Amino acid sequence: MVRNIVVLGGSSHPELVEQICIKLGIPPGRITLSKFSVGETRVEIQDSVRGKDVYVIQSGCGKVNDNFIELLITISACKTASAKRVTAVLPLFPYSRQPDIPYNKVGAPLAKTGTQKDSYTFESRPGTPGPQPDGAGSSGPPAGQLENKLSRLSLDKERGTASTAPSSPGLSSRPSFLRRQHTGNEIAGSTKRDAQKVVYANGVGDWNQHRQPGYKQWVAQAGTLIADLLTCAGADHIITMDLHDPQYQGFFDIPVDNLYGRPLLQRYIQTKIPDYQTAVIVSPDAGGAKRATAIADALGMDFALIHKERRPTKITDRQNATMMLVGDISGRVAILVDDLADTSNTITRAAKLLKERGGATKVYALLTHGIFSGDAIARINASAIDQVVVTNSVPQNENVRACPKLKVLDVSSVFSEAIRRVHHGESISVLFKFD
Ligand SMILES: O=P(O)(O)OC[C@H]1O[C@@H](O)[C@H](O)[C@@H]1O
Repeated sequence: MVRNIVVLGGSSHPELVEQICIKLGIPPGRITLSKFSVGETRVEIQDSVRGKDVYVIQSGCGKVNDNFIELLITISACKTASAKRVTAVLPLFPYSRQPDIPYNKVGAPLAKTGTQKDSYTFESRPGTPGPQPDGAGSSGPPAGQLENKLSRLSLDKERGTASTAPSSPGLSSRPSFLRRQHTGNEIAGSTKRDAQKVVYANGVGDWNQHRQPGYKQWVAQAGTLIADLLTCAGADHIITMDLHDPQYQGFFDIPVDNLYGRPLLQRYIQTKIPDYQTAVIVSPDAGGAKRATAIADALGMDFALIHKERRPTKITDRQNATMMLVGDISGRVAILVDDLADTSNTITRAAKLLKERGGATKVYALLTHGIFSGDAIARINASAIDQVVVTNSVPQNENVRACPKLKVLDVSSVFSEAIRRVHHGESISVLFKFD
């Protein structure tokens, strides 16, 4: 049993909090998480945290923004209640795919609406549906409605037809030649400029025709903002796992322990994939090559890479960019390795290529974070992938029920051991040794 420690769980992943606490031999701290009718978050900590070492566990999944605010409020509540130290434990770190350089479309699954859930086939190349009003990652008015209203208001005003409604400062302060006309496909809050037309003073044009190269004034710099919010709330330390971009740690001026899911994935390969030495580790894109080669090298396995033939500049390009296989996997088992699957577009397209063009006999996909937003599970079920292996850095119970191909590895031991070691001031480098 670990003493003088309090572990508090947010709303995102109660099962993981429970498992971590069982391994630490302590009950979870008592906390009431609720919402005011307007939607604001209310947090009440019922156990004393005065002088205690507090760990707040919240994964970047589900209603990501709500959960993040809940985490900030909980951290702040602990600090004002005189906690000695507060560590934010984020098994999946939210926003880590939005680096601090102005975000340029690649890397985030921008949502679309109107796709049919069950209409996928092996051949299909489906788009990504919008989040559901009651589902994960969504709340508020239906996608696009608010922006459409604001946009109409702005256009009415420009035409001199706006009446009593107050104007939006955000829209009216923009130069009129940059005001947007929405096509009805947009999702509020996304950066889907490619699909948008821009209303210019003299008519409607394409954004890409007129924008200056490298000029992305509408794109938030989310990287440092998220780091600053955590430290401003009072976090003294961060524990997370497999950051999409390990350099993200540089946005913090507090310690960040970026644990690895790799030992779990490696052990799965060694123990569950028959004759694994004859299989080939495959990275589904160049960005993940380092992660995948590290596993291939450690296990003495061959490596192949899927290369996107041209660098996509639009979201449609990203989903349709020609994929090219570099390496020989003919007649062999292929093991795709990536940090995460969100829409699962990447892994399902890669699996199709590996079987159809590469001649792979079987395709596994091993990922640390199985986010599986929208219709990702339906897509996997209809795909050429034989087995998907993820950790429970985000909840997987529902996904397991819906996807017979899905296997889940438990990360609670890794996080409980990290918490125990940080609490006792011990080195956690042992958790990074796995060769
Ligand atoms: O294709 P989906 O599953 O939406 O996105 C996952 C991919 O997007 C990248 O950021 C990840 O590293 C992964 O390669």
